[in-house]
Amino acid sequence: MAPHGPRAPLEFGGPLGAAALMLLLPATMFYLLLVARSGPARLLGPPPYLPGLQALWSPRALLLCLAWLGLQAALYLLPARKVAEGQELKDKSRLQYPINGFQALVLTALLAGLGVLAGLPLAALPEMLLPLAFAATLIAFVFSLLLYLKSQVAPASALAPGGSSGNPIYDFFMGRELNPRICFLDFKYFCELRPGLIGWVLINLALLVQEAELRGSPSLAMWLVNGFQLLYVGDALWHEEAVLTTMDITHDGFGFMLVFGDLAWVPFTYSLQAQFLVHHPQALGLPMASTICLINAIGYYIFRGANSQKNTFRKNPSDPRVADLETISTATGRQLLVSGWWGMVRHPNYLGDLIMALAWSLPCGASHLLPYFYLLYFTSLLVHREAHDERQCLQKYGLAWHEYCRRVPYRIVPYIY
Ligand SMILES: NC(=O)C1=CN([C@@H]2O[C@H](COP(=O)(O)OP(=O)(O)OC[C@H]3O[C@@H](n4cnc5c(N)ncnc54)[C@H](OP(=O)(O)O)[C@@H]3O)[C@@H](O)[C@H]2O)C=CC1
Ligand SMILES: CC(C)CCC[C@@H](C)[C@H]1CC=C2C3=C(CC[C@@]21C)[C@@]1(C)CC[C@H](O)C[C@@H]1CC3
Repeated sequence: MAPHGPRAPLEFGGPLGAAALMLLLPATMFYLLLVARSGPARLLGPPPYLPGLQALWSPRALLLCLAWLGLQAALYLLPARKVAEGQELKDKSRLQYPINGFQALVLTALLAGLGVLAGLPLAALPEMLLPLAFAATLIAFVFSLLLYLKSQVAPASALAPGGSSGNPIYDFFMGRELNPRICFLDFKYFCELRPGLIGWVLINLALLVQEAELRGSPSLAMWLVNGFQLLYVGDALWHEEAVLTTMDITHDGFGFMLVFGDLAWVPFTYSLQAQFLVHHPQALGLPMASTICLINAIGYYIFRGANSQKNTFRKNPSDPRVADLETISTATGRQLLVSGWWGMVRHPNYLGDLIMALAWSLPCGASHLLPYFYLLYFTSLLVHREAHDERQCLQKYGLAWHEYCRRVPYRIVPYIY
């Protein structure tokens, strides 16, 4: 995630930082998987044990991961209700993307349902999380290497601004090519929304079924975590087109960071709360559950309201839903919203997302820090993302961005940050 320009400073401390993160990110994921099922479930402390290769490597897990990717790719290639155009590229062309992510979610749910009816042991999936995560990590390394090799023959106009430093380790990590694809299959767009996000809800569901088998029925806490996260994933796929304007798609290369993030980090660490609940049951009363639902609803209301307001405005500023909002003109011809959600803080969508992250952890109680890992990680991700976006917007909009910052002084949390 680096700003434009040939002399853009390297992110994450350059090649050394990138190399360290390539080890640290998978290590953190395995650590969390081990700790979630251990008795003390301590977020900070030594891992309960170090798994040997036989606990990590399983050809069956590798086959399952490849079959999952194949299934999601097949669903991606099915006829779509709409084909959307991406942002204009350097060579003035626009790529086409199928809008059928929600359809893929529904079809996957139907297939999973049929599988369970036919005797597929869904509750056995959580017992395979470690080898599955290992297989997903291997796939991420190999896939990133293939993407790196492919980028060597890509034209300069197809490269991302931040991933062509010339240092192979850094470029492998950040990704050189902006939109690597084979025909209609756009790898970055596909990976960002399908296998990881849908895999996350499938793992959650498997953990719910496992809990039901262990204790007779799923706990209220497990229902809440599953429901909230399904809503989040369903929302992302329903509003799939909006992802085409995110900086990951329009600006960042597709390298190890995003490949690993999409294929391994999201399904195996975002499901941490459900993993924790299977091994650390929590009693949750109705008043507390209702309060948590309210917090999630507030978070979702802000998140969806802010994202939809900006997307509607960017598509058509004269749309009656946004036409009355106050704006600032910029030298690029684009305008910035300074009222409505975007007049409250400069990243209201992040605020809503963080409130939801809190609601996903609260059902796990206050006895452990582990289920709050997502909230901590996500806060640092969004603070980093926000700073990155500010730099880009300052470059894009110059004085108008200064004016926006003067009018809307807080970044994410009103009166605090
Ligand atoms: N769960 C997860 O792991 C993650 C979730 N997310 C979520 O994904 C969503 C998308 O996030 P992200 O892509 O980071 O960023 P945003 O959707 O916030 O997009 C930022 C862009 O919005 C435009 N913009 C900024 N201010 C204004 C304004 N006042 N008026 C109009 N346009 C404005 C600018 O682009 P321009 O002017 O060029 O249109 C800016 O570059 C968020 O809801 C975020 O919370 C993101 C990352 C990870
Ligand atoms: C491995 C690293 C620590 C960081 C990896 C980051 C990725 C996991 C995230 C980068 C941007 C993302 C977005 C989403 C999921 C997480 C990643 C891939 C969404 C699809 C989540 C749902 C939202 O509605 C849209 C998000 C867009 C960005």
